[in-house]
Amino acid sequence: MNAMRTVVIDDTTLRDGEQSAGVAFSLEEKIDIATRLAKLGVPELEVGIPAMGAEERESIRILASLKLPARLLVWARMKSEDIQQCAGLGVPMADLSVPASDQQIQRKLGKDRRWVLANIRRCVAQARDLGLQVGVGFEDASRADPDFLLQAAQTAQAAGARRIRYADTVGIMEPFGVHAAISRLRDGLDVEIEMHAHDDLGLATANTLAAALAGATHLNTTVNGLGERAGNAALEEVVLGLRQLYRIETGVDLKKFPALSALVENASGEPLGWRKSLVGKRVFSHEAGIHVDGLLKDPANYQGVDPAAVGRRHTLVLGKHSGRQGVIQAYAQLGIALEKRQADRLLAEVRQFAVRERRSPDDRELADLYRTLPQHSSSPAQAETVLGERPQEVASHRLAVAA
Ligand SMILES: CC(=O)SCCNC(=O)CCNC(=O)[C@H](O)C(C)(C)COP(=O)(O)OP(=O)(O)OC[C@H]1O[C@@H](n2cnc3c(N)ncnc32)[C@H](O)[C@@H]1OP(=O)(O)O
Ligand SMILES: O=C(O)CCC(=O)C(=O)O
Repeated sequence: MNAMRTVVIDDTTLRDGEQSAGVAFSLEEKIDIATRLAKLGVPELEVGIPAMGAEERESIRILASLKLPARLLVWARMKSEDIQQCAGLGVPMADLSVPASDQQIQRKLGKDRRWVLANIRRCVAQARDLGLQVGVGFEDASRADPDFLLQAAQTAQAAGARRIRYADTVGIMEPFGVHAAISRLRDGLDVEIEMHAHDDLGLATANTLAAALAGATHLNTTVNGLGERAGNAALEEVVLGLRQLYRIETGVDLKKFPALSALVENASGEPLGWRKSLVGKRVFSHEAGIHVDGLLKDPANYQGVDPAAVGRRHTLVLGKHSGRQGVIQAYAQLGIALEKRQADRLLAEVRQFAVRERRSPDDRELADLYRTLPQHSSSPAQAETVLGERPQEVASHRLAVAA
C-alpha cells in the first residue's frame, strides 16, 4: 500500500455541475454551495465561465469577495476575448480549454494541430500577462493522439502554465487506460496534472482514482456527481475512495456532507436516486433477515463503508425479506419485548403487509399488528402507552443500529 500522500480536489459543481441539462443555480445557492464546500475543506473550486456574460461575471466576483479558504478558478475557451473577461474578478487562476483530439480540432473548431500549439503559446502568455495563474484544459484528451497530447502539454508547460487538465470529455475511459495515459504525461511533464472524468460508462470515480494512482496532483469532482450527461466523478466517492482504498488524503471531511448533498440535490431540481452510493436515501438501509441479524451482532459483518464517515448511520427496515431478529429489534425500539413465538407470528404478518402494501409498516401499524396477537387482543393500551412515551418514533419504524 502507498505511503500516505495527498491530492488536491478541484470541485467543479459550480461549473460542470451546473452544466447539467436544465440546472441553473441562483446566486444564493452558489454562495451556499461554495461556502459549504470550503467548510468541508475542499481546497479548490471552479466557479464559472466569465464569457457567459455580465451576470455570471458578477456572481463570480461575489464568490471571490467572500474570501473563502479555497482557491477559485474560472473556465475559459482559448480565445482572447474570453481570457480578457477572466481578469479583474478576484479569481487567481483560469483553466484555458482547447480540444486535443483531431475529431474536435478539425470538426468542431475547423483548425489543425499547428493552430492548437500556436494558440496555447499565445493564450497562456495573454492570461499570464493579465496576472492569472494558468491551467490548460485539454478537452477530449481521451480521444487525442497521445503523442500530440504530450506535445501540446509540453507546449503549455513551456508557455508558463502551472497545470494541465486531462479531460475524458465523452466518458469513454476505463481505469487501466487512464493510468497509462496519466503515467505517460507524468513522465513527460513537470507541471500539475488534473483529471476530469465523466460518468457515461459509470467509471468516473474509478478513472479519477486511477489518475491519482498514476500521479495526477489534482482531481475534478462534483457534489453528488452532478455534471454534463451522466455527470462527473462524485466528490464524496473520490474523497472516501482515495482514503479507504489507498490512504491518499484530500483534507476533505465528509461528516457534514449530507447537508451539502441535499442542498445541491434541491438546487439541481432533480431528486437523487435512492441507490446512489454514499448519499442515496437507502444505501445504508437493511431489510434482509440475514443482514439485519449480522448487523445487530456486529455492524462489521455487513459494513464495507462506515456510514459515519459520510455523516450517516445504518437503518433497519422491515419487509418481505425480514427475519425474526429484525422483528424483535423493531418491536424492542417500540418498547415491546417479543417472545420467539410472537416474533414468528408477527414476521408472517409483516411479510404479508409488505407484499400487500408495497412498503414497510410504520410504528402505528406495527402496534396494530401486535394488538392482533391473541394474548394481547384484550389489552391494546400497552402498545399505545409505549408509543406515547416515544413520540419521535411514531412516524417511522426505521431503526438506527449502533455503528
Ligand atoms: C466540455 C465542456 O464542458 S466545455 C464547457 C462548455 N460549457 C458551456 O458551453 C457553457 C457556457 N457556454 C456559453 O455560455 C456559450 O456557449 C459561450 C458564451 C461560451 C459561447 O457562446 P456563443 O458565442 O454563442 O457560441 P456557441 O455556444 O453557439 O458555440 C461555441 C463556439 O465556441 C467555439 N469553441 C468551442 N470550444 C472552444 C475552445 N476550446 N476554444 C475556442 N473556441 C471554442 C466553437 O467552435 C463555437 O464557435 P463558432 O460558432 O465560431 O463555431
Ligand atoms: O477543458 C477542460 O477544462 C475540461 C472541459 C470539460 O468540462 C470536459 O471536457 O468535460
